[in-house]
Amino acid sequence: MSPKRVLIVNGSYPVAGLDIFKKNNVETEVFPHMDYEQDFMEVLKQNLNGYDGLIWNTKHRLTAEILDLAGPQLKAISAMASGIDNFDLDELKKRGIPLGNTPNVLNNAVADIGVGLLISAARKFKEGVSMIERNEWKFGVQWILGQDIAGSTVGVIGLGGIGQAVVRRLKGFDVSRFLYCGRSDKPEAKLLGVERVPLQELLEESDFVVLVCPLTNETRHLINADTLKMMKKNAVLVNIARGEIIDHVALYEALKNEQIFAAGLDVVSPEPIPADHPLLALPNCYLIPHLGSATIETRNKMAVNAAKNIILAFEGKSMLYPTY
Ligand SMILES: O=C(O)C(=O)CO
Repeated sequence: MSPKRVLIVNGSYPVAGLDIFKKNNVETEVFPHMDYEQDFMEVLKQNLNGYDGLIWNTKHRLTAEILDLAGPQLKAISAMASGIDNFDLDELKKRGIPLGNTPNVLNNAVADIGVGLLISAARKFKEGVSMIERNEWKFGVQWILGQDIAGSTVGVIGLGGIGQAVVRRLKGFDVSRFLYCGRSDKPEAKLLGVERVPLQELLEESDFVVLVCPLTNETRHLINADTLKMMKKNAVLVNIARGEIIDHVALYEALKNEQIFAAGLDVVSPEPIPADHPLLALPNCYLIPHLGSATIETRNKMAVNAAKNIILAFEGKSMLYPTY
């Protein structure tokens, strides 16, 4: 029997993941283009056909068209991410093609970035760095004053694995109250001391609002002009989930008018964000380029688990992390 073949979409893949395929006698091809290139999808569509498995590590949507182009022999797909908002799940279910993802192993790395952004935005790192760069270091007792984490209320929207890891970290910062909202009651909340409240209450009472929920039809633009109005004037908004959860036009207005204190964003819409985007010009918007899971160790683990998802499906078994 000829070996199964897997196309790995988007530029490169950690050796740790490639080794798993090799050990299991699966041939791999790494599609050499990066998904921010203009003609990425066009070229990909011409090179998709004939593979038994796909690692879809790109923000571009995997649609029925892609599945048609890939061909009927396609037996398994894995994301190399926790979020699967870029997949047409209904279409995959209809065709019986299993989709895996790589949750859990990235919880700590993403939560670290969340806490980093929370501190950076609350303590005005961007403004401070820019003052140094402009030779305007003019210390005074009222200069570059931020917000305290100690004694604050932190609201987490989405208390999944990453949300829980954020709370665990912030427990060391003497936060006075943790709130969460989400689709369901989380049994872990009690142990962590996090109270479930409706969204409006969370927004009205939190000094820090951390977005850690998946992007769905319900959460798209969850943070908009109306919900931003519910937030406190001193509130810091952190997004480590998906850019589309925030209406960025409304966020720009809220930050510019100091309706909220600051935002720390690891994710935006679109990605990559154009360098002349108005949000980048705001001193109270601290933005980094989707670095959530970007550590060597975490990416290795994600690559290994995505490879295991595919191999298990080839063996007719349930994936390590099936999404449906
Ligand atoms: O895994 C994901 O979905 C991420 O975006 C990690 O940052």
